Amino acid sequence: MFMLDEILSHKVQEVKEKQSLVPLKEIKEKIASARMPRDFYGALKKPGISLIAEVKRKSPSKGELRTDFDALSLARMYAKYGARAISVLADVKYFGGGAHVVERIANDSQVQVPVMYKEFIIDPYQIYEARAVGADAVLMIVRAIEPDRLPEMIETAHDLGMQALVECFTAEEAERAVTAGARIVGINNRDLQSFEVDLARSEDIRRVLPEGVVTVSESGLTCGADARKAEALGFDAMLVGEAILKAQDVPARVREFAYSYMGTQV
Ligand SMILES: O=P(O)(O)OC[C@@H](O)[C@@H](O)c1c[nH]c2ccccc12
Repeated sequence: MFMLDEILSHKVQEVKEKQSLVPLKEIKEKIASARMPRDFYGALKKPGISLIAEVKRKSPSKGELRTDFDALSLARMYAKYGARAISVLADVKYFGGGAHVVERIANDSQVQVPVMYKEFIIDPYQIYEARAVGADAVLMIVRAIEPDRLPEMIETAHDLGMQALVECFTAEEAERAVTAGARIVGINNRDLQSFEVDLARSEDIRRVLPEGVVTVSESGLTCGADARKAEALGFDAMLVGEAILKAQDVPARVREFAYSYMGTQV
């Protein structure tokens, strides 16, 4: 938990600074000219498990993920080889991303799939920021958000025409997410304390979710076999970063995940 705590206390400062530099009113003006949101929910709901491929330069646990990192060319490859959505890290300090990186990818003519703004969201201000740069969805980590603010945060995303991928670590959090109005729930397979990955644990959590909620298996999936396992467990989608980012042959690795649906082309 230590890392998440550190990131969150940094975010409190960061959001305060941003709010004093760029008032919400200005962000809202920018939203008026942002491109129309794309259907993230629909993209994940398609038959077979959907791949959300992640653009992430580094992570606190793994450091830099590839020497020739180029966010835009990776996103283009993801879209071209079958990812149904793209997750882009907006966090600068810990993951080497940025709102401008999301903006470039979300507005690139070669990337026609929905784009998720991956940030540690603690305040509605960040949700407006996401839409202003053209994002179609935002990540919300249940644990990072004050419990009584979660419904309002999810509603803010929906009101802006975006979807929220609401991330949980326990069954209790998953239930809380659904009660708060989540339509898409992500279960993080990586234990935040031990960094261990356990797909079976995520299946236990998935079981508490009602029909109609889109479920996403997040983190630690290494290959097509893991994708099929997640699919067999009933997940609608999976979120994959490292396994793709570390691959020498990115298109082949993307295909391996994206084409896992009974071996057919997506
Ligand atoms: O790189 P991986 O193990 O395939 O995981 C991707 C994604 O699930 C992970 O980056 C992630 C899941 N939830 C997060 C919250 C913040 C930052 C990162 C994450």
